[in-house]
Amino acid sequence: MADNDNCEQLKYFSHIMDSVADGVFTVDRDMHVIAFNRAAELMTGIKRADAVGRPCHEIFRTSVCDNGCPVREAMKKGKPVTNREVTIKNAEDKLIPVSVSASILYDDEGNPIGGVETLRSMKRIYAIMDSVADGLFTVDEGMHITHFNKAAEEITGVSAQEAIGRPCYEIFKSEACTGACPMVEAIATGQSIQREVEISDRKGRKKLISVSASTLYDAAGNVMGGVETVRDLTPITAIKEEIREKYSFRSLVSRNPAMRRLFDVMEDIAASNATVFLNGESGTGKELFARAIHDLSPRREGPMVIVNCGALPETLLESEIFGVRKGAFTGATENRPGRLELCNGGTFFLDEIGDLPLPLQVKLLRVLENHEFQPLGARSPIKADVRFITATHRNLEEMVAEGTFRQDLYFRINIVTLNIPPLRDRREDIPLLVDMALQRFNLTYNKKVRSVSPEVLKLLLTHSFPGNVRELLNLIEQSVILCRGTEITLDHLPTNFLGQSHEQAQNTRRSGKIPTAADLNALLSRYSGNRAEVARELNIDRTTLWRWMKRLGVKEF
Ligand SMILES: Nc1ncnc2c1ncn2[C@@H]1O[C@H](COP(=O)(O)OP(=O)(O)OP(=O)(O)O)[C@@H](O)[C@H]1O
Repeated sequence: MADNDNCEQLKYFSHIMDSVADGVFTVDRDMHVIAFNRAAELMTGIKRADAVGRPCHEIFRTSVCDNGCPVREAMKKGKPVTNREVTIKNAEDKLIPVSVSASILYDDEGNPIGGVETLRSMKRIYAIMDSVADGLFTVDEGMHITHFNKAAEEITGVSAQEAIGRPCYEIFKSEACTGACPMVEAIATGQSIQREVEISDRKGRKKLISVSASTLYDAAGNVMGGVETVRDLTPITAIKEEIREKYSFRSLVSRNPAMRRLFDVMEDIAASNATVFLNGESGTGKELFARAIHDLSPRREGPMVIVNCGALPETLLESEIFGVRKGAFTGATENRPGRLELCNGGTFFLDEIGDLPLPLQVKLLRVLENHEFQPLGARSPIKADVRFITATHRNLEEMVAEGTFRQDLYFRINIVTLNIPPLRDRREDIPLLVDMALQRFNLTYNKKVRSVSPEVLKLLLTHSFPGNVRELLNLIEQSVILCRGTEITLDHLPTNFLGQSHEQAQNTRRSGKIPTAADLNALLSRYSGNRAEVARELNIDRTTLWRWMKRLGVKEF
């Protein structure tokens, strides 16, 4: 009777197990399968009769069977293990993601006699993960991959089948894996970590990816691993490159309409042999323009000689430009050719022509008019086969009016004039120049800086840049040197720059004067066009700000 009862009970429990939707199986102390329900059969494709009596690791073949088996862990700790994500293999060797919970089985005396494990299919949630456009993978606490979605397969070129169960560093092969691993940091700090890292895909191609790593917790709040989303930045880098190429002219970059108009006429100007006058603040790229004209001109095979008129005292400058003949003065013991002579057949770039002393202005005028010059102490003139390009940051018209610059020389040099706008009037160039500078200084300093943070960009877009492009490039160079990672943040900017930027806004406010259009534009851009905030910053009401904007022709942001 009792045997019959037991038999009935077993049948009864067997029915219960088979009607449970999760896979359930039990093992003895040696990990041999004792019971195996219908859902476990469906999940694994293994019949109950084939499973019972075999060691469970032969059936499930998971990455944790050897190390990290949930049933063994439950037995060792004396308490259940819940919601552990593992990937089992079915009879056809397909990977099946499941969430596992394991508990201990006791006999009537309370002695452990084995374990029971439930397997809940994660297919649905993993199907959702697979439909995410970004790469996404999960790891257990030992950094073994437990899930690897379709986009992660595409980015790395490694299939989920190969990746699952392997340590993530073997798949991503990034320098970050041995140094600043975002996943390790996320798990250690409990914070979400965003970073750009370079990985090698299956074919060894380097790829820049942006990752975001977070910790995974089980229902009881215990750390069970990590999850990382991965975005391939290669297309963005390619687009950036394309944009830069599109807006490049020789080594000059700009997307500003006024600058683009200059680029458009450069080839014609270069071909003309006409004297060119470059007018623009210091650091706006005058020398680069001069080089571009020379490189595009028929004189490109000849020399390009540069003389900075502000760099030398008058007497030295004169002998430097025109040369000296032996005996011209005491100490002139031999013939020394001037830069003009050395420039024969090339382009002569006179920088800072506004600093040229009046007596030399007369001599230069003669060269421009007669195409010949006389070295100091020479008896006869020499032919000057040079093309002149001059430049200054000064206002030559004002100097002519003051009498410090000769009007006839001004007319002579001012045949073709290129006015180069200051950087504050073409802020749209700032991101482009930043990208160019990052690429340049990464090469110089062997760094991997890819971007500046949004806060830094905002600050750069609102700074007035009195030193123009040169100042911007210096700033990026200093920041790249200080930056160990891939992004320049406020911490990498020199403190004097941070101070200046703050002061700029304060000065506008304190002066009580109507700010310039450039200042208003800068403030509007800093506050993303929020007029109320700009008005607060300037300590004025919104109507006054509106009036100023109208008067200065400042458009809404
Ligand atoms: N549009 C630009 N694109 C790329 N680089 C630029 C651009 N403008 C300027 N630069 C860079 O900025 C720096 C300063 O430029 P450059 O020396 O030509 O300026 P400048 O106007 O001649 O200055 P200065 O009047 O002080 O001699 C250089 O490193 C130059 O390569």
